[in-house]
Amino acid sequence: MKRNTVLKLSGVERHYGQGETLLSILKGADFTLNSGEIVALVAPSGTGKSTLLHIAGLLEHPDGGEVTINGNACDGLPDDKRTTIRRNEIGFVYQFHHLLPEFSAIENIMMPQMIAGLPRKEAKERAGQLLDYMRIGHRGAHRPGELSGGEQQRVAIARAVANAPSLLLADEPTGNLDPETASYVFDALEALVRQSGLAALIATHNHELAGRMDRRVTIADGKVVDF
Ligand SMILES: Nc1ncnc2c1ncn2[C@@H]1O[C@H](COP(=O)(O)OP(=O)(O)OP(=O)(O)O)[C@@H](O)[C@H]1O
Repeated sequence: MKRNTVLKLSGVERHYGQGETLLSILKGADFTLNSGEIVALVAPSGTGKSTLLHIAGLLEHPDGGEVTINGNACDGLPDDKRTTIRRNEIGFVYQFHHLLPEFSAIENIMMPQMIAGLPRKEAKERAGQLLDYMRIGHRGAHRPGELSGGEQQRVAIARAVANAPSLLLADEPTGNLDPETASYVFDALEALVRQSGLAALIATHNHELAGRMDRRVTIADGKVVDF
């Protein structure tokens, strides 16, 4: 499979507060992620993993440097263009699934597709395929509250990739699960990434899962480094 650069961070800076409360979290961070690559972001609490993911996912602006997604330099773009790139190119998975509780699993996966303008029938077909792929095809009619934690996370992963993004950003996607379920959910995530050629950056405290990814990076002194 031909690999291309999906995400590029160049000299990214992020500071919070000022004066005595100034906190420099990212100090010229560089990072490149290619299609088909799964990278673990493993770093101690408070070093800036979520900050980095928010900046990479265009949810926050950096204070300096540049975020490039599929060749588009994003920081000078107006908000509506950033929203379009975020909606079309990026899928997010969080530690807590954030599924809509009043909708069924399949409806949760259909939602982003319908927001993007796909007809209901097609959205439902794709959502069904994704549920099958995540091995929970038989639970599509159930609401999140009726599913186990691992099943909820698999629905959240299916929802994140529903619009066929090129970049998947995950913040502790298995952090809320026991080790066995975490491993099972990661299997499903990995299969999906491998099959679709997505680029994935996954923040995790789980060293066993990190060991299964293609590459491991950490944040040290405000920079992204391999380890
Ligand atoms: N809006 C904010 N104002 C001030 N400080 C902030 C703000 N957001 C984050 N921080 C601080 O920046 C640092 C990095 O936060 P971040 O959430 O990115 O860390 P993390 O590595 O994801 O941590 P964890 O593993 O605990 O989730 C923390 O010390 C946090 O308190």
